[in-house]
Amino acid sequence: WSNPTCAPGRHTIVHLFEWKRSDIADECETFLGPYGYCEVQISPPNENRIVTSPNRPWWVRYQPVSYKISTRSGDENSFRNMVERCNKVNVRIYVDAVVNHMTGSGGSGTGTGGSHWDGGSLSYPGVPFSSWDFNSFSECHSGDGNIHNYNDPNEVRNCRLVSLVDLRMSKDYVRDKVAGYLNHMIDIGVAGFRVDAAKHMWPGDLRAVFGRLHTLNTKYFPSGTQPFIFQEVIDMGHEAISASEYTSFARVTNFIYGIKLADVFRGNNPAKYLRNWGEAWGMPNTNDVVVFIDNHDNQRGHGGGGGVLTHFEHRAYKMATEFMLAHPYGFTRVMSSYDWPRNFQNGEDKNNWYGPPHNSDMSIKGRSLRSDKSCDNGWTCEHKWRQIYNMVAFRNVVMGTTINNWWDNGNKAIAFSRGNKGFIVINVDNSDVNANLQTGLSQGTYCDVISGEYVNGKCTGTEIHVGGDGHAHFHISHTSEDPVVAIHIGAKK
Ligand SMILES: O=C(/C=C/c1ccc(O)c(O)c1)N[C@@H](Cc1ccc(O)cc1)C(=O)NCCCOc1c(-c2ccc(O)c(O)c2)oc2cc(O)cc(O)c2c1=O
Ligand SMILES: [Ca+2]
Repeated sequence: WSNPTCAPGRHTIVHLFEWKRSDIADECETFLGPYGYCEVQISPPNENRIVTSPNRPWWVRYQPVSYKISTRSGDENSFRNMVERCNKVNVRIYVDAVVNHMTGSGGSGTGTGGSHWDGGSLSYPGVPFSSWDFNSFSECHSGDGNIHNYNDPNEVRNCRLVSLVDLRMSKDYVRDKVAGYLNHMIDIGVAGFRVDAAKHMWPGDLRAVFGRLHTLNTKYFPSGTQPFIFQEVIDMGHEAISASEYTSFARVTNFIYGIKLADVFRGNNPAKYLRNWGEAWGMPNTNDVVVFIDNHDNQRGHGGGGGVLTHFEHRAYKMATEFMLAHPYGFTRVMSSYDWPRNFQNGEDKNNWYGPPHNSDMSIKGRSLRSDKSCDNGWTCEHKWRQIYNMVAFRNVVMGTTINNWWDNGNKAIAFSRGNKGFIVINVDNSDVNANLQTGLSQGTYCDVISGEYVNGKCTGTEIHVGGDGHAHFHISHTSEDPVVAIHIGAKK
């Protein structure tokens, strides 16, 4: 389950966080297909709890009420339509699967699909799950049933994460219900899953569930294709549970990645140290990880250690994303967010619960599009920033090559080529780069895909002239909004 199920020549995930299914289908056809994205990670499609205080927070999508496909993003019909239209333009769908728990233990009510639930009596008739389908004091010995000690692997798996009622995944019935939910979506045409809160489930239980999964729908995939699975394991290296417990049968999210790159691209740790970026930095094998600069949780300053770069720090964010997409390590994921009015009170953003842009009836606003194709209505759409989508194409062009011709200025300016197919120079320093560098590319005129792009045989941004000896001259001002130059053989005059 570790192999991405991308269509040929595509190598990057975009997380369209909280997007409506109808918008995703349209985005596949008008942007993601044409611009070479591999697939879309979508917000949990299953019925979730409704919380109105605070008003429809984003994290309520991570409190399942049932496995019916019915949320504010759309119902089963719009889900089916999205999967079909995206697959038709070679863009896959990965589902965010929340299967460690149901809702919080206090309270009761009706979910987004109309199912009743009661956390106190552990009653979820929409599945159905009843009290014997949940871990209790026979499995959890923490006293109050919640996780307190993250250094006790039993407690982390068998007790309640922030009071969310914990499914008894050791039980056949529960495994069948979870596998049934995932298989329903595989049969519709879904290509894989992000397993939420995987750290809170035993690897053996997860493996047992994955073993029950169908192969992918032959309407879109070669027969016998296994779903791609990556597991959310927030492992910063200090807890008892490590990502390596999960990588023998599927991929994991790499949370160290974004923290380390934030340090480099804020200028704290000199970029020259990125020369051995990858496993040498204490990270899992490149084939075992999904990598990203930020995610839906840590862009709000908590969960995976906060402190990561986000679209709010756009200059450093673009540089880190450009580096991520140019470097061979890991399977890359680009975050696509919505804006919210951050309100920091002694270090904490009091508005970090904000849900997606919404209308007065609390329905989610469409992303709509401005004349320049950028998103409106409060959607950030980082995946449509020229510097980012052009580097998604760069990654597609250079895939399969290694790093060559590494250069650095002894401090915070670096450059490297990818085989004879691409070359990038990044200036994080507080002085200009003015250098003649070996690009590893054949002679010719290349378009810098950061300052512009290659359109109708012309460069709309800077042109780079590579000589017969592979050298080219680069002048990169340290005060530029985008102090990066990237060229590749797919954007050559
Ligand atoms: O901030 C949040 C939600 C965060 C969150 C949601 C989904 C994720 O995939 C995620 O990584 C984090 N939730 C808010 C509000 C909240 C929600 C439910 C609840 O019962 C209590 C409070 C919050 O303040 N949460 C406490 C800190 C974040 O603690 C959470 C973690 C989490 C954080 C760090 C870790 O190292 C770790 O192993 C787990 O994972 C979740 C997974 C979920 O599926 C649902 C959750 O509520 C949570 C979750 O609360
Ligand atoms: Ca658990």
